[in-house]
Amino acid sequence: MAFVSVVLMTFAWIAIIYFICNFCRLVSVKMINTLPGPKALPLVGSVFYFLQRNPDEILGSLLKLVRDYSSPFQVWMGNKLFIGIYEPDQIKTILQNSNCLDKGVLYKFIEPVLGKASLLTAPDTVIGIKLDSRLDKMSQFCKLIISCKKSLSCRFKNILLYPNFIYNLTGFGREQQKKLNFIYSFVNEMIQQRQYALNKSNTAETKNKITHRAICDMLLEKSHEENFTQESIIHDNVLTMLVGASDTIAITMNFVTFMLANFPEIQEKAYKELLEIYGVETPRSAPVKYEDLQYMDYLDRVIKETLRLFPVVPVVARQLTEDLRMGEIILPKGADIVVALGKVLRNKKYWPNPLEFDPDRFLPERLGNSYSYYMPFSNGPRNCIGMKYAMISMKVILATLIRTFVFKVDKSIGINKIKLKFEVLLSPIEPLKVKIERRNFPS
Ligand code: HEM
Repeated sequence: MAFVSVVLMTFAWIAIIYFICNFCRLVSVKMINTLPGPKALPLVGSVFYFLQRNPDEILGSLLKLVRDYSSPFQVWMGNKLFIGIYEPDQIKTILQNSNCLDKGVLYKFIEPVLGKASLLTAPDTVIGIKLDSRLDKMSQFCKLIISCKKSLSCRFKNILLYPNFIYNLTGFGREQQKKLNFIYSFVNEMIQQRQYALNKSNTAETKNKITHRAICDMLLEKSHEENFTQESIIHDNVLTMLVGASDTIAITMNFVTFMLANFPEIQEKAYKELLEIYGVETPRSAPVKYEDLQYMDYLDRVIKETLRLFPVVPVVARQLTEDLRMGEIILPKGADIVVALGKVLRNKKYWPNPLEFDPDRFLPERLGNSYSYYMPFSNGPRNCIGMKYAMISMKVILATLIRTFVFKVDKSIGINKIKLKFEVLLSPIEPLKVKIERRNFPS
């Protein structure tokens, strides 16, 4: 009997919350009913639009919205209002506005994973720990991060799972919690080890062991200087950096190597540029020096062109903390703005022959005004904090790989044939396979 009352009470509360939220929704609808968008039914909004889709098809549905409706357009998911935009000037209005610094409900879903995989250079830079002895754990860490991200698309489709208190009660929520426990304890373990190494490095005999300062060191130092005891601040920042730095670079590297294999003449040009820098005497395994990077103009353009066609973060989001005027329209406070960065990067208005892989479009004399529409690292005060690090590390990796190996494909394919999916990050639906052969040095 008591159980039945609890269930009834729960339903009653949910109904009341829905009623209040729906009331708020109607108030905002008055402000925004001029925007185009898919048909929205009472209570559920346009949820049916996404219901039939599996995670691989979410990107397709978002692209369809972008094709069908002019920017800005509206999509109601239950009583949650999302506003999609894809015109560069509107994008900058949002991303550069100080009332749009909150990242919104989509980020809240993955916040536990992002720190309210992948490439293994990040732990060294972020925490200062080499992972040779912990590869198993690190690979499990990366797999869990990927699977937590996958669950975001499932949650986005199901409006009943939006409130955390409901989501946490479901099987998905409990499963996610288990994964998070592992992720958190792994990150904490690494931070503690770094703290231990730092403490020891103050003693004379181990002074030389710390070769460089990692981001974690700076956070730990700050925490001692300013006496903040909240370990979670360090933990969250370290986790955000690890997650931000891992898949993004790994996926982009995957696309770049495929583009090099798919366009052998471009690979050859990149190789020739490296030969001019290193000659044939320098061992291919010799570390790439920071000063060398400034001469890798062509490689820089190859990476930029790859990011234009395959922006690993094609969509970012912001929540409005105040009403915002955009031309004639007022976008209401509380709405989540979904910014389709990827759409701008393939728009023929700004990039002639957008589906052609042409690194030289980034030559200064050809670029003209287009660079102001180039935002794979986003824009404004909350753009990607790791942009420079990402470009540097990708050049270092590629400069080593291209000198040592040749990348090949059995049959080249057109860019439009590469089908993509979107699970927080953009990635290919089918694996992009390349053959790797050792390069012969010219005699
Ligand atoms: C190809 C590589 C990368 C790309 C394309 C990329 C792109 C982006 C984009 C588009 C955002 C969203 C910004 C926004 O919401 O407006 C972002 C956020 C972020 N990125 Fe990157 N990123 C890359 C690599 C990295 C690396 C290597 C790091 C760390 C060293 C990093 C750290 C971060 C962090 C911490 C944020 C969150 C910033 C915030 O919330 O204020 N990213 N990145």
